[in-house]
Amino acid sequence: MYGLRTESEFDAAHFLTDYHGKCENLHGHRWRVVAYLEVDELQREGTCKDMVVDFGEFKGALRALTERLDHHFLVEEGSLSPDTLACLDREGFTLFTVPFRVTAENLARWFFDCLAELGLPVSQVDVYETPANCAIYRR
Ligand SMILES: Nc1nc2c(c(=O)[nH]1)N=C([C@H](O)[C@H](O)COP(=O)(O)OP(=O)(O)OP(=O)(O)O)CN2
Ligand SMILES: [Zn+2]
Repeated sequence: MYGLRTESEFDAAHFLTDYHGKCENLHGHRWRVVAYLEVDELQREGTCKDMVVDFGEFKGALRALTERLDHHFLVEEGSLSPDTLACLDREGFTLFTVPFRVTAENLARWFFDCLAELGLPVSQVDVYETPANCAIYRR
C-alpha cells in the first residue's frame, strides 16, 4: 500500500443547531483539514509514473475546497429563517449552506466525498476544530 497526505486550513463561522451549550451561539474556528490517499499500485507510466498522484494535484484539490469555505458562514440548510437569511444577504455576508449539521465529523465526510468525486483515491479525512480535537472520516 502507498499513501499520500496533505493538509490545508480555513477560517469560518458556524453554530450548532439544537446544541445545548456555548456552541449553539455563532462562533468561529480555524479548521485544519488533513486528507489521505491510498493505493495498492503506483502509476505505471507518464508524468505521474511511480506516484500515487502528483502532490501538486492533490494539494491543489484540497486547497480549492478549503478556499470555497474560507471566511464564509457555514449554515445548515433550514436552520435560519428566511428573514435572517435576507438580512445577512443585505449586509453582504457570504454564506455556505450545507445539508447537514456543521460538525467536524460531517465536514470530514464532505471533504472526503468532494475529493472522491474528483477521482482521487481518498482513504481518510481528518478535520481539526481545535489543535486537540479532531474528527475522522474513512470509508
Ligand atoms: N464530536 C463533536 N463535538 C463537538 C463538535 C463537533 O463538531 N463534533 N463541535 C463543537 C463546537 O463546534 C465547538 O465550537 C467546539 O467546542 P469545544 O469543544 O468546547 O471547544 P473549545 O476549544 O472552544 O473549548 P474550551 O472551552 O476552550 O475547552 C462542540 N462539540
Ligand atoms: Zn464550533
